[in-house]
Amino acid sequence: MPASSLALVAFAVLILFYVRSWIIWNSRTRGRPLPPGPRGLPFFGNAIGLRKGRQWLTFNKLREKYGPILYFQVLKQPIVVLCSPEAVLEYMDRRSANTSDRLQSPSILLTGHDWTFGLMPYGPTWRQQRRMFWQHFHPGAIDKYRPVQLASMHTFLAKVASNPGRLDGHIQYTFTAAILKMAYGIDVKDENDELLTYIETGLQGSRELILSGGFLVDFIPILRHLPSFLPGCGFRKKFARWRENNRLLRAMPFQRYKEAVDANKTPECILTDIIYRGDDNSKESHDELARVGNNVMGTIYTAGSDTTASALKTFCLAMSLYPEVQRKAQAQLDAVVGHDRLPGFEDRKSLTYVDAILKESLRWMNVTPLGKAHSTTEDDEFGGYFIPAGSILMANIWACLHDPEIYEDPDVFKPERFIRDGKLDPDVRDPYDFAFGFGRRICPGRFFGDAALFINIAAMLHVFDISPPLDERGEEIAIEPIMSDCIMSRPEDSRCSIKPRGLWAEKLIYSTEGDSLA
Ligand code: HEM
Repeated sequence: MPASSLALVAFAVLILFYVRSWIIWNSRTRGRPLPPGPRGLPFFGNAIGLRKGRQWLTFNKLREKYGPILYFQVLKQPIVVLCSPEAVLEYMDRRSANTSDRLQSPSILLTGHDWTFGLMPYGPTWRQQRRMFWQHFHPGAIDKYRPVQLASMHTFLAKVASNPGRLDGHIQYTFTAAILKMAYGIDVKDENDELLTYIETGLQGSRELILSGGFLVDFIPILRHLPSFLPGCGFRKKFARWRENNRLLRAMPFQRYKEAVDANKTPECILTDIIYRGDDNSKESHDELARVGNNVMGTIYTAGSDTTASALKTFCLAMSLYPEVQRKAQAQLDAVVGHDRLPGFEDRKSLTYVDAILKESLRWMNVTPLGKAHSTTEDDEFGGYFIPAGSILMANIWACLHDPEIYEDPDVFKPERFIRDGKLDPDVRDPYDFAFGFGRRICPGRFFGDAALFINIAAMLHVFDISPPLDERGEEIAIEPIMSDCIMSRPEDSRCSIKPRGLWAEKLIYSTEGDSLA
């Protein structure tokens, strides 16, 4: 066939292809427009503009121009960003039957992160593991962890008092040690216990994966089949390392648990409940429950550790910047708890101001400014716009928690906004409506996380004075409260000075060390 005829055939095929796509697209949209948003480049879409820093601020600005439902496209991937409390709650909470999926990116699969239900697509496996998790973390179940949480808090106070400069490390250590005790019945020996290293190394890969916001291979999946020496394929070595560390994060605690079981010292813990307290006592059933249960336990670190740590750092930063808030909370603690004991969970109902500080910490610099992305299962309509199936859905949680219509002076740390007549004001929108996500994917660890934060915040306020950090000349270093530019955010700089409030406080801190986890 002559070249001109070949070109003609190719052109005709292209036209046919285009017409077919157009017909399919029209039958899907039925004339409904996509939501508005900035125009992208041909083929690449919004790939370049979307990678600009602190996207929650950019989206909030774009909302002024385009409204609360924004649309972007990166290559062929549609992305919808919801920017108002009404839009977020209406679509992601009330219509969660279609908005609870999560996109399985190639990077999640290649790094072996598909075992955790936090990243799984909506479906039966996710449902099974989430139900298993919930049985042990619903509001009626978490009180049994109070002794571990109190012991963990005591250890934390002693570690902070001995070495206040290592606050981040202390937070991480105490949280991980508490989870190992609850989940596997393991008592870690001390900070040098190799289990802590395996978990921390495993978490580092997960962190980088989550914080990266996506790799080139997520948008060009064919790269996964090319050798790692080619440009754009260097990710493969890194992925292999993360995959192995991720496996050890679950395998090593399980191995220690198994050693205890084999030595007829089966510990009282969540994993034992999962494996041995069911009706089916066959070996196959135990093996399968151990596999699934171990994945669920691993999810506690990956989903719960950095989130709780970030909220606690925000609290410390706020206290160093707002001394009058701290003094007010300490006055309440002195009146309710006194100087002879540490605060307990039973004090919470009388510690309204401490509770308000916790709410304000989760609002002021919220941990996940854009939540954790969901995706739609089927084509849908929202706000008069067409939302394609498989769209990535992002909630601008930061914008909801900084909406000046709801929270006056949103950038100021002001716990008083939640209080009326000495009680928590039910008319003020609770930051918990946003901070823990939405619909069927809402954080199932929120009651446990809330209890952990409450007890540590109350105890820190009770025994410590938290103030700005000092330089080598003893002068205060001015810290600007800035959120780090990540999907999982934390204060960029949360350095502070932490000192016991007096001899009575020191006595409390160290006299309780005997109850500690390590
Ligand atoms: C300050 C503490 C915490 C914050 C701010 C927080 C926030 C969140 C958010 C925003 C999500 C995503 C929800 C969504 O997709 O809409 C989430 C999911 C999740 N969180 Fe938390 N979280 C915290 C603590 C915890 C703790 C302590 C645990 C474990 C005990 C935990 C376990 C999980 C799990 C398993 C998921 C995945 C749920 C799913 O995909 O079905 N979180 N969390």
